[in-house]
Amino acid sequence: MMFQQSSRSLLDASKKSSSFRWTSSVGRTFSSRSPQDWVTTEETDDPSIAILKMNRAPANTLSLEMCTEISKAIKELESNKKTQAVILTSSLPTIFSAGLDLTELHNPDKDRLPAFWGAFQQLYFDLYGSRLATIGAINGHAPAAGCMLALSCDYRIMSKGNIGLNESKLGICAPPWLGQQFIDTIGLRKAELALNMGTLFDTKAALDIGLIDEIVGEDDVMDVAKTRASQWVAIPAPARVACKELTRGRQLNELKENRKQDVDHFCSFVNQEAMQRNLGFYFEQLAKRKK
Ligand SMILES: CCCCCCCC/C=C\CC(=O)SCCNC(=O)CCNC(=O)[C@H](O)C(C)(C)COP(=O)(O)OP(=O)(O)OC[C@H]1O[C@@H](n2cnc3c(N)ncnc32)[C@H](O)[C@@H]1OP(=O)(O)O
Repeated sequence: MMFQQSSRSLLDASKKSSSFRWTSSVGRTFSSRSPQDWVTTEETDDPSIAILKMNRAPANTLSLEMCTEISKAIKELESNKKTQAVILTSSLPTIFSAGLDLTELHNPDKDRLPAFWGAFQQLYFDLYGSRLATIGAINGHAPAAGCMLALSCDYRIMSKGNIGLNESKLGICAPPWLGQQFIDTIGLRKAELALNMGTLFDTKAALDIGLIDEIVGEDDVMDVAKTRASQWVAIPAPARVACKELTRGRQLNELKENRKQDVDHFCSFVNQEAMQRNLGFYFEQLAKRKK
């Protein structure tokens, strides 16, 4: 039975050793030069609450290395028994995370593609199944896999930007486990409409459909996140962990048992000519939009 020890990850699917370097970074400006800088952790004045920041300019997109770095940071935080909550946020001014790095999907390297999807699955296991209380401090756009990061948190506050699963607009579809996360959060009919239309919701609409839990002012994001984290930490950890098992255990186990099939499905789906055409077209539009 998983989820038994509150000091360990709920679903420790990674057998890799963690060599993550703890970076105490209060007050520092981050560069995005190397993967080690893409994710940083900070202490707060409450030793039970940590902050995990994504610093991969320009858009915090999830490449293989970015997924791995976030996973490593979560594991590192979990390994400290004092830590009971993590606030996940972005150091970029307007983007929480723009989702999967499209350069991983478009004209992919055939050997790297399965490893990339495996790292994304692992990130889902590590965040959605974390023993920590996870507060999403969504301070900018969170489309597609950016929305997955938000959905994987226990509580979501949002200050600005749009959020949702817009994959259909790219000519692709969210994988079943991400789709299920969305359905579990906002309900089948709302999810059905939003998935088909690729809807991205502004903060008000996201709150209305239950995709986020609270709208907060831009300047208040971290204060509110810390307050909510304190409230979650005040619940006895074994109870908190058991509640997570109750609501998330089945989905986590299902993917755990089907990891290989999910990777194979993803790779054959992405490698289809039509998918590549759609992705190429979407990527071009993204670049043109700026001009
Ligand atoms: C088993 C089933 C198989 C199927 C599985 C399929 C997988 C499904 C799961 C997840 C899918 C995804 O996550 S796909 C990614 C979806 N993301 C998006 O559609 C977002 C695209 N980006 C935007 O809309 C905008 O960038 C933004 C609204 C997020 C921000 O706009 P803004 O104007 O502030 O910034 P720019 O557009 O100028 O972006 C800055 C910079 O970043 C590049 N960028 C943005 N997003 C991506 C991305 N996802 N991948 C790669 N690069 C991205 C953008 O091109 C700009 O680059 P330049 O500065 O070089 O021009």
